[in-house]
Amino acid sequence: MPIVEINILSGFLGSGKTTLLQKILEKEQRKGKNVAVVMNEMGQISIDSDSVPKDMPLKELLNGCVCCTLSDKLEVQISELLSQYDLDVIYIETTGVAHPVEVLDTCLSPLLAKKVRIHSIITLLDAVCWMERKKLKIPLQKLIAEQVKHADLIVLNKIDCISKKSQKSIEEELRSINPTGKVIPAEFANIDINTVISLQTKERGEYEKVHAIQHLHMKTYVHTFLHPISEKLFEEFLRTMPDTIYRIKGYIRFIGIPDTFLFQYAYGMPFQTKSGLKMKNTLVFIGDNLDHNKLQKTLCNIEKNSMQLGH
Ligand SMILES: Nc1nc2c(ncn2[C@@H]2O[C@H](COP(=O)(O)OP(=O)(O)OP(=O)(O)O)[C@@H](O)[C@H]2O)c(=O)[nH]1
Repeated sequence: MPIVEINILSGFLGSGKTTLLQKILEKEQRKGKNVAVVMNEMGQISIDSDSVPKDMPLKELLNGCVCCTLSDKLEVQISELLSQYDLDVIYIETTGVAHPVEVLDTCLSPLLAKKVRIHSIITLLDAVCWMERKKLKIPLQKLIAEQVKHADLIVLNKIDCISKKSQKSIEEELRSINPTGKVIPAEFANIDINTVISLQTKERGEYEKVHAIQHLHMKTYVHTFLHPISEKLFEEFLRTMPDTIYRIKGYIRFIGIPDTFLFQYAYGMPFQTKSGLKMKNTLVFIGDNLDHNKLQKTLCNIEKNSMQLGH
């Protein structure tokens, strides 16, 4: 059986992994490669799976992080992909709080080791998050540094949000943490995809198998609105978001607007785009110490007040 390449997409919550994955998948399909994707998401529902072409084999690992609880399942899913499809390459998009080496460990399990080759670990780094990382809890700061340290390629993303001067100094910092990794600055993960495909496979020794950080145990909360809500009340709500909510994503509908929007929020920055899909009005929140009851109450109130406000 031919050896199947595995690429691991790592990077903290909202750093641009799915944005890059979409571009890579397009390119790989154009080249006629047989590609499969494994997506690991923190929430009980998957928002990002729509980014994968419908005809591409996709496995989802929901409601947990590979490095904490889902390692065995990842192994099984890769095995299934290998036995069910004739593949050239598998892309694994990890959750933002996964340690890339722990994902690598799983892929190098005795069951898989002879069938796959780890081609690359690609880490997406949100430039703003990096500059403001001291605001995060210490384990998260360490995790982001680990994601940088173990990467073959670091995509320094979101450089549209920082100055040229900051970009230069971040690039220097990254090189000091990971002297052998390639650093590419990018906006919306726009990089030459050939850089990814042509990365040289590193020999990965036992010494890299470390359990470097304590598990982070991020919490998630999933909320479904039954009706469209007021855009104004929703914007007001976003302005009250605590620093400990790192990521929100999902689908949302507003009163008076027929479209469904794909909604994204990372580090205080909301972003929404029209989605052609008719999805449930569901949002996934990811953060530290999420107060489920408070969030639920606030969001239910927004829905109730939206109906009274009517816009
Ligand atoms: N301003 C700006 N926004 C970006 C850039 N790249 C991605 N984004 C936006 O950042 C948000 C998160 O991007 P994703 O690609 O979903 O990030 P992710 O790492 O897959 O997110 P998780 O899977 O939740 O960890 C989206 O709203 C993107 O459109 C960039 O270079 N600049």
